[in-house]
Amino acid sequence: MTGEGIIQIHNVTKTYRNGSEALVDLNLEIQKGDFLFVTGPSGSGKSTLLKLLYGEEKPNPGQGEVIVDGAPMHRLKGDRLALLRRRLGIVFQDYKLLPRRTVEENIAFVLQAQGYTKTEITRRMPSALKVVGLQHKATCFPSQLSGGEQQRVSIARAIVSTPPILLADEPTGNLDPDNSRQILAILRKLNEAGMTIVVTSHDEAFIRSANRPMVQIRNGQILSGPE
Ligand SMILES: Nc1ncnc2c1ncn2[C@@H]1O[C@H](COP(=O)(O)OP(=O)(O)OP(=O)(O)O)[C@@H](O)[C@H]1O
Repeated sequence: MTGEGIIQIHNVTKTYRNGSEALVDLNLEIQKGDFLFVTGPSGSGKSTLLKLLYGEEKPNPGQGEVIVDGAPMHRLKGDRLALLRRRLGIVFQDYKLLPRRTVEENIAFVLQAQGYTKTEITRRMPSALKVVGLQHKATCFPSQLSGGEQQRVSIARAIVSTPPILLADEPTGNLDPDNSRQILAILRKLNEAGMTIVVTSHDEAFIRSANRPMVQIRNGQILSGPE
């Protein structure tokens, strides 16, 4: 450990209230510009790991530190947490799009919430749509899109504010191999442009085909990697 990673997880143990030990004394450091896969079977702790990175969950009191882009996520709450989250793009397996908003409204919504001006939102929209190849779907509603397209909208929404870090929790979990490859190609492009990317997936064959560093988690501990 050099202690200089853009993401640092130090000796983190996370036990849920019902007694589930999701992570046990886990250490992981991710450098700026890395593209890392986190894999492991269902229940191994992948989602919990990402939740700690975006502050949705905290380690047990006194049991570990989570530093993201210099901020102590294990301690941040309220407005300070909300501010730091703006520096993270987050993508979920189930897309989490607003059904009554169009593609561009879904993407604009995040920027509006962050206080961007209309002019700035209009300026950013075309490149966000272009990265995911959906310029022609800007005025469609989510129900008019395929699963793969919906996931691409959720990626556009995550990166429209150009965050330095993108976290994706099972982004291809609901997609067929073709769509999964498209998502992977987009993530690669974002990584080549300098974004640090962390992706969870239980699909080891898919990860191996991606040929990227990966860590394996079992029972809340790192079994191997990054390798
Ligand atoms: N909110 C919660 N309350 C109680 N236990 C939880 C909670 N979330 C997760 N767990 C438990 O913590 C452990 C790790 O869960 P986690 O969701 O992090 O695993 P995962 O590897 O992401 O699994 P999957 O691939 O199925 O999403 C599991 O035993 C799970 O049952």
